[in-house]
Amino acid sequence: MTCFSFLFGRRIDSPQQFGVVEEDLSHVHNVKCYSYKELRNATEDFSTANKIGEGGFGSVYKGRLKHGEIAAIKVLSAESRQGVPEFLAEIKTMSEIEHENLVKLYGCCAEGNHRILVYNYLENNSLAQTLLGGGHSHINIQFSWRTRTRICIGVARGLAFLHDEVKPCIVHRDIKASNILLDKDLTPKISDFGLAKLIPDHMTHVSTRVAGTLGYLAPEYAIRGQLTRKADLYSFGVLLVEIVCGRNNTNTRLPVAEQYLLERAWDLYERRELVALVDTALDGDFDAEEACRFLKIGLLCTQDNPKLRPSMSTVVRMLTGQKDLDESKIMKPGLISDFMDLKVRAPFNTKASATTSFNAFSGSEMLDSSILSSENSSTATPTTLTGLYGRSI
Ligand SMILES: Nc1ncnc2c1ncn2[C@@H]1O[C@H](COP(=O)(O)OP(=O)(O)OP(=O)(O)O)[C@@H](O)[C@H]1O
Repeated sequence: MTCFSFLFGRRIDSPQQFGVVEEDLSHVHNVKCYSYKELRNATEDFSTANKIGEGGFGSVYKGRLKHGEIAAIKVLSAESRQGVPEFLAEIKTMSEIEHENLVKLYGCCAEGNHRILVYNYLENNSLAQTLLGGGHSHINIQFSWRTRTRICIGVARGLAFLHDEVKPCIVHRDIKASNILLDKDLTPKISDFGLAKLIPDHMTHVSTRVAGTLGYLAPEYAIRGQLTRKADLYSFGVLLVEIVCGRNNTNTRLPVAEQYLLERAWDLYERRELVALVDTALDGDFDAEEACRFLKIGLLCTQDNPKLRPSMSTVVRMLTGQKDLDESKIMKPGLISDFMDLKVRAPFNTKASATTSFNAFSGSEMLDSSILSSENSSTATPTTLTGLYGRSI
């Protein structure tokens, strides 16, 4: 009996479910199983003082493991949208891959009702809390232009690895600032593989229930549920523009014309004034040609037609200057709001204001199948979406 089947054997009541889980994890050898007691000790009984974050799936604690390693311990909440399938997916995906720009999974705990993932702890938090956090983080990092380019290229390399080197390729599905963590040297690490999907080589796309975060979701994926690597390209493009500009893709406190970063970028690109979008916190201390190139690559990645978006490996070569950017290929970014004038009557979560348009949610608003089910892609029309939003309120 493997370590996993033992642990899962205790938590899964139904023999049928147990069989599935046991079979699912019988091939996973590279991750360690922790007892609940060890993780409770590591986090001083999951004390508030050790809590370092909260996501859609549960709380994250900093803890010291038995042998002294510091870990980030992610406790999935019972009502978490990350159910057993996503939990297993994350373990299986993460146990088989290793890259400098991906967070390392140490192991997991699945005792009783507990579902816990244990990761390498990253000292400098996420891009959402530091660069885009508006000074709310206790960590004060100066993101120089050089640091930003390293972060963009690091994330691009991590994604290129998932897309082009791992077989079958992995689509992350939730690339966003809060899923980019920074280590002590500010090396970026992509985290949160709970939504990752494997796409076999022979398939052009998989139709899937939509999950991800508004503002970063590719239109074809959000609307038709069609998932290809190009959905990650779109999210990466949004993130790239955010890093250069030092602001969130959506900020409803700004004047209307400036609220949506991609719209603003396109507008300035057309007027040949892209440089005006670069973060003013840099005080002009940046390479203007390079910054505009990064923004144009962001626009290239967020085009409406997924086929026109480059591959992640090409993006790495463009970011590093090994490949020229063909400006004639840049078209207006695809925005979900252009597909429909989708109005939400009230927030389905706490932050969006009433009658907010679809792309007006802040970065942390997540979509999942309970809100937007597109499994049967041909029937997922805008009307369906509006209906579902209506119902979820
Ligand atoms: N390995 C880690 N090292 C250090 N901090 C971490 C680590 N993993 C997560 N965190 C912190 O915990 C926060 C919550 O992470 P989590 O992945 O649960 O949710 P999220 O990505 O912020 O949101 P969502 O679940 O809605 O996508 C992160 O933003 C980060 O601040």
